[in-house]
Amino acid sequence: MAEQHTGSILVTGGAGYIGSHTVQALLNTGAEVVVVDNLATGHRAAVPSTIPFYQVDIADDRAIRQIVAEHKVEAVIHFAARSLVGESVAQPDVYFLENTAKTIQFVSNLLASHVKQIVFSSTAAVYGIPQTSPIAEVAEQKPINPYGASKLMIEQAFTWLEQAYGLRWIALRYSNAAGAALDGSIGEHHEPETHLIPLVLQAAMGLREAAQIFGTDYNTPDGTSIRDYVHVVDLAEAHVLAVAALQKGLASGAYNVGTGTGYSVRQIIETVKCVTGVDFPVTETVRRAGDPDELVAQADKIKADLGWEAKYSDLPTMIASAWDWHLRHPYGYRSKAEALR
Ligand SMILES: NC(=O)c1ccc[n+]([C@@H]2O[C@H](COP(=O)([O-])OP(=O)(O)OC[C@H]3O[C@@H](n4cnc5c(N)ncnc54)[C@H](O)[C@@H]3O)[C@@H](O)[C@H]2O)c1
Ligand SMILES: O=c1ccn([C@@H]2O[C@H](COP(=O)(O)OP(=O)(O)O[C@H]3O[C@H](CO)[C@@H](O)[C@H](O)[C@H]3O)[C@@H](O)[C@H]2O)c(=O)[nH]1
Repeated sequence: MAEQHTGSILVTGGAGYIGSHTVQALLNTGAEVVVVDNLATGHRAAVPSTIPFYQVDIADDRAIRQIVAEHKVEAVIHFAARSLVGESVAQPDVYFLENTAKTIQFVSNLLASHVKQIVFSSTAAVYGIPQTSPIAEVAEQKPINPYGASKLMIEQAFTWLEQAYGLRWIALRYSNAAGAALDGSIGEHHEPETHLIPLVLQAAMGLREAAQIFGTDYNTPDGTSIRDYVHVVDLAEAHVLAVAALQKGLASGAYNVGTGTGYSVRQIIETVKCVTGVDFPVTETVRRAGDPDELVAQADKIKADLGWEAKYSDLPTMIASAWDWHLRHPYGYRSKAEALR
C-alpha cells in the first residue's frame, strides 16, 4: 500500500533481524526511512547504504532530538531492545535499563519533539504461562521472565502517556520470528546465536556438532516446548500496516501477530531434517530458565483491524527461506575470515 508521507519514519533497531526486514518493507511502499541503531546486536550491512543511518543509542537525548528534527520524523517503529529470555533471567537489571528505562527516555524525547505515533515491538512473552491457547490479547498478562516484564511495563506506560500527552501507539506482541528475505538479501544473524531455528540449521550445515533440545519434560504432547513461529516478512508487513493505521487515526492498542499454530522443538528439528535433506545429531539437555511450555497467539484482532494475514508463515516455507539465507551466508554478515578471526 503506497502511503503519501510528508515526513520520515524512524526505525530504531533497524539494523537488527526484524528491523532490517521492516526497513525493506517500508522502502517498498515508498516511505522515507531513517534508521537509528547502536549496533549492539545489529549489522550495518543489513541496512541499505542509500538511506540515512545513525549509529546512536536510543538514550542519546541530543542525537535523537536532532535526528527527529532533521528528518521531520512523523512516526516511529521501535525495535531497539535486548530480546533474549534466558539472558534476561540472568541479568534482569540490564533488561529493565535497556528495554524499559531507555524506551521511556526515548519516548520523552519524541514527545518533546511533537512525535506522537509509535509502533512498539512487544512480545508473546508478556502472557507468561497462558491459561488458554491460542492466546487472545485480553488474556491475563503475567510475564514469567524479566524480558516479558520489561516489555509489558512499556505497554502499561503507553496508556498513561496517551492520557497525558496524546501519544498514539500500537504494541505488536509477536511470537517467534523465523525465516529470511525472500530474495535472500538479508536474514538472521545474532552473535552468539541463541534462537532455535538458526541453531538447528547450523547443525545441518555442520557448523555445530548437534542440535540441542532444552527440556523434554514440558507439559506438551512430545515433552518439548511449543512456539508459534511467524515469517519475518509477514512480521515486517504487520509493522507497515500498523504505522499506516496510526497515521490514518486508528485507536491505540495491543495486537498479537502469530499464526494460531504451534510447533514443538522436536517438530522444528524434524522439519529442518526434511527440508534440508540432512540428518544430524540431536542431544537432549535441561530446560532453559524462563521458558513457558507453550506460546501460541490468536491473531484474529490484527486480521480484522489491520487486514494483516500470514502469507509465508507455514513451517516448511519459513525453514526453506532461512536455509537459503544460511547457505548463501554461512557466516551471516561477516566474511569467513572475520568469523574465524
Ligand atoms: N526475534 C523474535 O523472535 C522476537 C519476537 C518477539 C519480539 N521481538 C522483539 O523485536 C525486536 C527486534 O528483535 P530482533 O530479533 O530483530 O533483535 P535484534 O537483536 O536482531 O535487533 C535489535 C536491534 O536493536 C539494536 N539496539 C539494541 N539496543 C539499542 C539501543 N539502546 N539503542 C539503539 N539500538 C539498539 C541492536 O543493535 C539491534 O540491531 C526486539 O524489541 C524484540 O524484543 C523479537
Ligand atoms: O538450541 C536450542 C534453542 C532453543 N530451544 C528452545 O526452543 C524454544 C524457542 O527458543 P528461541 O528460539 O530461543 O526463542 P524464544 O526464547 O521463544 O524467544 C523468541 O520468541 C519470543 C516470543 O515468543 C520473543 O519475544 C523473543 O525475543 C525471541 O527471542 C524455547 O523453548 C527454547 O528453550 C531449544 O530447545 N534448543
